Amino acid sequence: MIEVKNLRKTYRKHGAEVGLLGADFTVPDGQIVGILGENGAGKTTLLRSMAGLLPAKGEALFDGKPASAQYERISYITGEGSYYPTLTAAEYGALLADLNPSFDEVRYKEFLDFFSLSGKDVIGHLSTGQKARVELAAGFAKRAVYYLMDEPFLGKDPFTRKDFIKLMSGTLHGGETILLTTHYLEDVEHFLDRAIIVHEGRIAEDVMVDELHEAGDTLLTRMAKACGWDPQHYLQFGQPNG
Ligand SMILES: Nc1ncnc2c1ncn2[C@@H]1O[C@H](COP(=O)(O)OP(=O)(O)OP(=O)(O)O)[C@@H](O)[C@H]1O
Repeated sequence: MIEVKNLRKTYRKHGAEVGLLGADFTVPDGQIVGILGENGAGKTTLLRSMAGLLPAKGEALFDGKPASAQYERISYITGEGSYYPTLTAAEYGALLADLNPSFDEVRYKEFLDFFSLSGKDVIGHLSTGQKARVELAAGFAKRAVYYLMDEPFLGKDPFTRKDFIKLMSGTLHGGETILLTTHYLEDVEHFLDRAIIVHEGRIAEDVMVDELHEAGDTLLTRMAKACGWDPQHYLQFGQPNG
């Protein structure tokens, strides 16, 4: 179980506080949770704070302990790509296996094959989407209990996104817990169990996706309501204020 208690990481911007202004929620084992929201809402700040990658106030506990006490059980995957551009994909896998006993090199190779990548590919010479595929392969080759994924679909074509969701559904045991941020709402509409919508640094809505569908909403319409999005907003462009 994940317990997030008054988690807070703020930055000063133009005299105001931004970032994550305070989050409280729990996630039972096996749940797949989408962290949704507009650009700058605080989604990455939330995930990075939970993963112990940012010094934050409050607590994020995984089975009672912070991520920093059990990195081998938590996989943090970002769509931003690898920080080791000079390594080949195979060398990167070997490095991760050295660093982490729960890293499964065979599984990593299977994911690389699935994504049509070779172990000989130099990471820095790959396209944006291909680099992100290497990160996904690495993140899922780590046999973790908790997967925190920050926009795992970034730069991926629609076929890869759909394949990856099916692959995730097929390879998980059911006990793993996934939190993922994404703007590709249609792709995850039937994959998520629950949606946590972040707006201006706070949780604006926390809803089971089945309930949202029963109420006649989609992730997009519910997010628009939670964020107060006005479809006519663009009409104000260039208009004098007041
Ligand atoms: N290192 C930093 N220094 C100052 N401000 C920051 C820093 N990191 C994030 N912020 C600010 O915190 C707010 C939340 O950023 P965050 O990256 O969490 O948003 P996000 O919801 O992940 O957005 P996106 O969908 O665009 O990725 C933004 O206003 C951002 O400018």
